[in-house]
Amino acid sequence: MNGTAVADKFVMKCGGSTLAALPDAFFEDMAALKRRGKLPVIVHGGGPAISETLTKLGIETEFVNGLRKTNEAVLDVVEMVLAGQINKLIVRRIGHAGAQALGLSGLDGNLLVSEPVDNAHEVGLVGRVVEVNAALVEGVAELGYIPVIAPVGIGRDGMQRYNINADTAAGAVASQLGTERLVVVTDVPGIMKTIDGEKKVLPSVTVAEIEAMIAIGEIYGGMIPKVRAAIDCIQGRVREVVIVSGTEPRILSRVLEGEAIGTRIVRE
Ligand SMILES: Nc1ncnc2c1ncn2[C@@H]1O[C@H](COP(=O)(O)OP(=O)(O)O)[C@@H](O)[C@H]1O
Ligand SMILES: CC(=O)N[C@@H](CCC(=O)OP(=O)(O)O)C(=O)O
Repeated sequence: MNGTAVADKFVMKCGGSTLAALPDAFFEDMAALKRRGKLPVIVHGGGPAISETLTKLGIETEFVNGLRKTNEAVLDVVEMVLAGQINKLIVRRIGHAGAQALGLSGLDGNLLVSEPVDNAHEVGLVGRVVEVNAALVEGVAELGYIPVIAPVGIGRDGMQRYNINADTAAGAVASQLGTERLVVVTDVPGIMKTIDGEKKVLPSVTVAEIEAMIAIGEIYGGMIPKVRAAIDCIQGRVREVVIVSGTEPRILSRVLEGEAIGTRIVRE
């Protein structure tokens, strides 16, 4: 046990798009934050690694609006890659940076209780989170460990697994823990929009602007579950969702210090 007092928590979603590019300094910044009493609860993705392994195994993969079509064979790979390979890599990288982490998947301790998404007829065994075992996350945090969560959900029957998009899972964890902030770390510096022929990062966006950008295809693919999760979260206790690039120096500290970086999605 590390004996750390309960820290000021925030949820951080770390996308598979950026994991390999994250420098040691990113995790050192995280460890420094934790020493200063700010504790990240991490939910991670790993979409590209899942796709790579599926391809190696000759299993076809397809996305519908940013969600992977999932059957039991795909779930075996999702669980192996997310809860095994990626989760443990993040735990090691945090340990190497001088903090301690504890890896969990959504199945462990009924952490992410899930139900099929509304369009399950299109995407198969993809879930939405209906309950988060917040007490388990709090307990891990109280012991002084950074919780690192792989987004595999468990049905109410305690048996059926669901593939949960990592942005959706992070939004649910932030909402149900009641954290003020969700930081989404990805491979782009924020939500981009073409203005006068030039691609620019939007410093902030409203729900109405997001809907308009989706409608005209300016927000597409993997950005869709991010903004949808953000919209869901800010209806509740989460005050803001910030989308940032993981390769910016000291990005987590800068976001927590309130620097205007990336894109903020806030209540209107
Ligand atoms: N308006 C937009 N601004 C920035 N990126 C966008 C936008 N619309 C779609 N994207 C895409 O979303 C991607 C990030 O989502 P994704 O690849 O799923 O990342 P992650 O693994 O971090 O969740 C970007 O690399 C970009 O291709
Ligand atoms: C349902 C669904 O699409 N699940 C995702 C889970 C991983 C994920 O979301 O990873 P990123 O954050 O890197 O995109 C998948 O199978 O790829």
